[in-house]
Amino acid sequence: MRRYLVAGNWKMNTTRATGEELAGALAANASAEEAGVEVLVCPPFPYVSAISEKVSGSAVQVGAQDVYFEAGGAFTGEVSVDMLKDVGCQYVLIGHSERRHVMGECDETINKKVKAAIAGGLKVVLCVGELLSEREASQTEAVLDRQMEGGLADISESDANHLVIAYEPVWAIGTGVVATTEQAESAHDHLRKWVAKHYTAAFADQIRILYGGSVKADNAEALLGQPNVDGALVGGASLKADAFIPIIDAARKLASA
Ligand SMILES: O=C[C@H](O)COP(=O)(O)O
Repeated sequence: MRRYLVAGNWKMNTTRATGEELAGALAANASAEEAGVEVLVCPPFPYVSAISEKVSGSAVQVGAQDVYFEAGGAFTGEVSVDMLKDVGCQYVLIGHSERRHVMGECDETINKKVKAAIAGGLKVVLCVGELLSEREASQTEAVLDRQMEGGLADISESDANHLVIAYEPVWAIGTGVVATTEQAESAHDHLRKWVAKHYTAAFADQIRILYGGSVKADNAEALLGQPNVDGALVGGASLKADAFIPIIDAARKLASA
């Protein structure tokens, strides 16, 4: 059985103090490792170190929101895989829609980042998802195929073992317009079939596929209850403990059912 992953992407939010307070509440809530659920927070770069210390000794893991593919050198503004590991990251988000559509990141760059992160020992959450215009033009599956092919080019199955996929329809991110359970399940099923076709059926059965886009306490259980939805990548609702913990609780409930 796949273990749920509930991840909070804080984006460019929190102060050091509010981030530490939030992390402290999550650490208290997830004080011990749980069989069915894994919890992850992805703070802004400047706070990663402080948040790692705050959750140390709890079951909460820490990830970064991006990484650069070079190991070091003259790359102003960028951070390397080793730097992230040095400050306590186990995971990194790569290819988030805001990186793709606001910062203009392309699949080739995303692929380099995925390779560097896995080679350096980080687990990767690769984000994919279509724009509203692409969904309306019935291109959702073609867009997902293109992003998977580009992002995972020349990545072996043993490397892909360190990978989680996050399906995040761009039109659902930060809008309050959540995908229906049918829309989410259909996209996740398509992504799992893509993995089966490009790797193996056994591997496709194991890989976790998260849903992201306006996940809240009141829709989490229905989304996470879909057969191919293995967790959530949560933005806005991950910024307050009393909004995020009920989403973790929904995963706990389903995992123990
Ligand atoms: O990474 C998280 C997603 O972009 C979802 O954000 P949201 O929960 O605020 O819609």
